[in-house]
Amino acid sequence: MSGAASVERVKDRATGLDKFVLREARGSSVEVYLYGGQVTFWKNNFGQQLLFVSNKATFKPRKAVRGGIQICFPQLGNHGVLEQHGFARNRFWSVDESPPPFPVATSNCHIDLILKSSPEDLKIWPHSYEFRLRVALTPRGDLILTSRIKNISSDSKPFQFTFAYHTYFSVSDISEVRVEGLETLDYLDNLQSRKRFTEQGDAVVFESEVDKVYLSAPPKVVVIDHEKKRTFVLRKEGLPDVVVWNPWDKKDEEYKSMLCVGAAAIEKPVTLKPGEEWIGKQEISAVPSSYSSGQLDPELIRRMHTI
Ligand SMILES: O=P(O)(O)OC[C@H]1O[C@@H](O)[C@H](O)[C@@H](O)[C@@H]1O
Repeated sequence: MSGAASVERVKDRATGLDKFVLREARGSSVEVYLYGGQVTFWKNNFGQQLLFVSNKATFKPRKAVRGGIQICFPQLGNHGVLEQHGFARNRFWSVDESPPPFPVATSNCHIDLILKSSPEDLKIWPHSYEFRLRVALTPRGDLILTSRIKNISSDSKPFQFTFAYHTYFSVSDISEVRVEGLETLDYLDNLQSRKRFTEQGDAVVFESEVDKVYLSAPPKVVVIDHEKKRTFVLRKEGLPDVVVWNPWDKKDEEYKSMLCVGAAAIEKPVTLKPGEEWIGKQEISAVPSSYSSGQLDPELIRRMHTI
């Protein structure tokens, strides 16, 4: 561990659940629960929470925690035989004490978690897997989630899954936010029975409920929050699609200060043969921005090129 970075296991007083707190020397921090392998807090160097967690979020197993970054596996949405967004977000994960060598760069300040097929889950999803999740915080406060999923079946059967990092960003006001990087892409509209359309605007903006899956998106997508003068830069690897969801007035008013944008693999489910491993990575940065007349500020341009 470099400098004053630390990783601490604590029992959350309010929820009674075990979580890990990752802290970096310059002040940024992350909280990740064993329940769901779910990141609930991601704070910048000034202690500002960058993720949305609903005021009504219950931390009561087996309900999903509403907010943060949900791990949706082995199914996204309700298109399949499993519960909405799969079961991984409703299970207790364990600490992965001795993970195999890590194939991609992350950061020294990290925690490794693991979820394995339980006898109970094998009844609803009859596939043996190991799901390793590394949650890492970089010295400058970027949050990197890396998932490694391996088929460990002893038979010769492959399995398939869909996946998403269902990431609830905290925003000032959804109507002041735009998402860039998805323009001209095809998307599946969950509000229209998953029909396929092509994005027409020069950015995604929000004037009503949005629930879409953008297909084969570029490796970098940005969420620009004019009012907060903050831009989230999301980079992804191994995850072709991007989920964009805001319920507008279908849920509480508080959801107007939330935008869910997350890297995903949905249109083409991932297939793993026994012994095969899949890797999907999402890296997010929060940078100060001023965005007017199409001009990004120099700091953002610098960060976007160096990330
Ligand atoms: O309430 P949940 O199960 O966490 O899901 C939240 C939303 O997640 C989105 O990905 C779905 O497309 C929405 O339909 C759903 O409402």
